Amino acid sequence: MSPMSTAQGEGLEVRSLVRVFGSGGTAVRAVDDVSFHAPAGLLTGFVGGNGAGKTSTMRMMMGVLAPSSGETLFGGRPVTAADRRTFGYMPEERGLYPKQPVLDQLVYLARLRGIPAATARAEVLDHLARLGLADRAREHVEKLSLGNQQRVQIIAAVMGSPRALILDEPFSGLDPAAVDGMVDLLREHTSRGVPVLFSSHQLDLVERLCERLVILRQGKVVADGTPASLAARGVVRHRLVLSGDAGWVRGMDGVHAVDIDGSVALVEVSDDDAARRLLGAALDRGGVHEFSPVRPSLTEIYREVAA
Ligand SMILES: Nc1ncnc2c1ncn2[C@@H]1O[C@H](COP(=O)(O)OP(=O)(O)OP(=O)(O)O)[C@@H](O)[C@H]1O
Repeated sequence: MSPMSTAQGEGLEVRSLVRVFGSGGTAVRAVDDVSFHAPAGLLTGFVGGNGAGKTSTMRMMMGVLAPSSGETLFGGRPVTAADRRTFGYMPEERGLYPKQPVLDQLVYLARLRGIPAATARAEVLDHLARLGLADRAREHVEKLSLGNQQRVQIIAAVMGSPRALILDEPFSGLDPAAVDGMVDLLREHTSRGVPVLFSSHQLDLVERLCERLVILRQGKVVADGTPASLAARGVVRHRLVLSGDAGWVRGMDGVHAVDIDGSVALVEVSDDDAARRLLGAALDRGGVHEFSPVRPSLTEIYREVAA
């Protein structure tokens, strides 16, 4: 069954969100009419270059930054302070106390969320064990490596069955094993219907993990959809593998040779007709080992839309 059909939760949505910093001639529209969904039960990646407006958008969704206009909805209704208290949030500025033991700090944060002391302690210990930090529970946060501090931070966000997760760069600085552990944890939350929105600069990771992604550029959404639907928007290229040299492909009408390496050509064709003529010419010249469309990678699409 797809995550959509098992999800019982409620989705997040932002509508026409705007945030202007400063005023007059120096005003910056950091978030400029941003609208998108982070559906219940799905991982949504929030991608964009430095200064694109991701952090500001997430802060407005969490109510820690006031919007100039626009709104955030949860389950189709304007989000309330009470809703937000049930959300897990990993802010850009992190915010752990460096000189407090890990266990005490996480239990304290869980108690602030209304989780009873005994339950909080058991849940924290369970999460610490799962993320390989069981033996670090009594250490001060500042004694941990940055990657381990990041793990503690994610535990702080996911404790107490949050109804939505908004995570600013949760994977930055993590090694691949830590990323996998974190992803497993997030998947447990999506599978009980929670919308998870996370920002990232790591496109390979976003492509691998996300059911949806939203690409922001200079405060505006420039692409929004499933990785496959975004890939379909990109220019489709064809890979042609011949038995002999592929240099002649350069002279074909309606064919742009992106790269030719010996018998392998990567081409863009203007239309189906040009593709048929190319394949016909290739067959006339001898063996064709491969002629297949090449889906652009998310990195290529990202370069196209966010450049
Ligand atoms: N408090 C603030 N006062 C003035 N300008 C701000 C403030 N916060 C953010 N900005 C500006 O708003 C724009 C968007 O910043 P934001 O941090 O939201 O982007 P981001 O996509 O999260 O970037 P990064 O990936 O670098 O963290 C930037 O130009 C930034 O300088």
